[in-house]
Amino acid sequence: MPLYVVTDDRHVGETIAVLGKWLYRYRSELAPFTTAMLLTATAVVLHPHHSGSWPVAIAAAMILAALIAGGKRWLDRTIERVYGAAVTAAGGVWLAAGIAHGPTAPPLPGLLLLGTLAGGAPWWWHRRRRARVRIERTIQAWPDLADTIGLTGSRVMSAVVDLWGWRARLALKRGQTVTDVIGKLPAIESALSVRPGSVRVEPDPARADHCLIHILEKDPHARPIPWPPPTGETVADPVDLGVFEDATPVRVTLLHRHALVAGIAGSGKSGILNVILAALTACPDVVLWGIDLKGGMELQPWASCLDRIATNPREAGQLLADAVAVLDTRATEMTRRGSRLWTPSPQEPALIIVVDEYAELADDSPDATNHADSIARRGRAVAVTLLAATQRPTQAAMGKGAVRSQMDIRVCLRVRERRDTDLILGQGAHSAGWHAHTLNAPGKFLVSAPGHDVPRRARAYLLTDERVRAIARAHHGRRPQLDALSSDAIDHTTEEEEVIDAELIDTDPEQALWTGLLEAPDDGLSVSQLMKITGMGRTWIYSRLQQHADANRVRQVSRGRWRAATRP
Ligand SMILES: Nc1ncnc2c1ncn2[C@@H]1O[C@H](COP(=O)(O)OP(=O)(O)OP(=O)(O)O)[C@@H](O)[C@H]1O
Repeated sequence: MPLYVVTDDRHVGETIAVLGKWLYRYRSELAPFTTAMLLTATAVVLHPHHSGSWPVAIAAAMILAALIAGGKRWLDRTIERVYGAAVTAAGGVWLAAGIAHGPTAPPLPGLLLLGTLAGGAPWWWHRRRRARVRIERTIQAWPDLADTIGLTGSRVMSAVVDLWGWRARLALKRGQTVTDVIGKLPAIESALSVRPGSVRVEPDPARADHCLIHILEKDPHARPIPWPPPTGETVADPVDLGVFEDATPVRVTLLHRHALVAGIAGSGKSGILNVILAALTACPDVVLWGIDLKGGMELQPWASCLDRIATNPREAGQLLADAVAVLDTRATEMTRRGSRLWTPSPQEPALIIVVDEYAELADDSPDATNHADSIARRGRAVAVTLLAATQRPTQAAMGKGAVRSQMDIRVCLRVRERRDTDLILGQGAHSAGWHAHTLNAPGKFLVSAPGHDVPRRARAYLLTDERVRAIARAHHGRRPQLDALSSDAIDHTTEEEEVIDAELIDTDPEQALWTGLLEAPDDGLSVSQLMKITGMGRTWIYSRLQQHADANRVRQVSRGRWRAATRP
């Protein structure tokens, strides 16, 4: 606020009042000069008649400095306590000299000026002080700002400075709700003169006429967040996806739940799938199947940890049909056992089907979407669930509708249009403050899931490609197999597999595998065929193929088809 001193003011009182207000407004910035003036005034008063009292000034200053240095209750940061103690001690020494020799005796005036500037610099620079001052001014100005914004009658009840900016509790006028505040977000940002997209509003769970606003002066998610190794040991443990802006972790439990990850191209869907797969592949009680209609590009790094992978519409249809068969068998078994929920264990693992680009599945394989619908509706209790990622979660793309509405966990990355938020998170999400179109970097997301029902921004952990490969290598030997009941429910027999030469079957699986690879046709053998020849599971086959491939003994002729590198 500029200071106007009107020189032809006939009422001197008015000028003094304006000056007084200005001094009061800038009292924090002027504090170093105020302190210097107080020291000078004290020296002026005491020097003429009490010049021998200087030791008292030194002693008082040292006691005060010691109290500040040890006063963790008032000043929590060491650097602040050191500054307070140093300034107090230096001021005390100057005051003692001023009392003894007079404040104008050289070099005291020069020292005072230098000390004020040197001691003032950290004070003027201090971020928390500046933020506190800004908040005080905002609180004072709030009634006017509220009028401008259209929230007349609201008031700031309390405010605190935090690491990233400041947060305040707002009391609303009767009849106003948090939705009114969310609707005014751009106006609030303009009124507070802050960066667009830097104000967050959250409802107060205890009061409909209160809300919390958070002003982020710095973006806590400006940099990618490295992935911390997961702590979960079973699929029942929550998976950490990333961190919220207040640094708390985003945790979701996938067991008995379907999950949808949606956002535009490049928003970070594969990144989130990687974080989830890195956690799930470490759990010995979940079998993972994958559908990747981008030719296996996205799920390829995890292939050795996936019990099964489908890369074309036909395989995808078969995979989902088999998952429905598993689901039905488990449902019957649970009725027999009299239980309501399939509790996964390494012997009876959960089955999670990861679908990358669900919309492609709906386009290319309408039959497959019928099976997906069935899994979405009935799969939870028997622990056969979907984890689907998509760019386009439209009604048409999400099949008959059951899939999207059955998704209990919805991770919404950046979307292009506001209405896409409603498509992903449900009708009315945008007006309730879920503003996914404002997410401004890959990996930033909003999550709606049990326990996460307010719009809080988060950023996913970032896993590099190298890290993904290392995790897949570390986990692939520990992957479980489906239980006998579930695998019996799957009809493995396909036309392709029937043409296998019976002579290839050998009693030693290692030998059988090698013979099969040596005698494989030019277009190689599929993993399912190798499973049939050896009688071993998919994980075993992948681990042996990996060993052979590392030693350059085998080569992948096309996606999922192998033969020996050199023929006899
Ligand atoms: N959590 C994250 N933190 C920082 N950067 C990220 C994060 N997630 C993704 N990215 C960056 O964004 C880029 C695109 O991410 P990703 O491939 O996951 O997007 P996508 O939504 O799967 O895209 P598409 O739909 O084209 O496959 C990546 O190259 C990566 O560098």
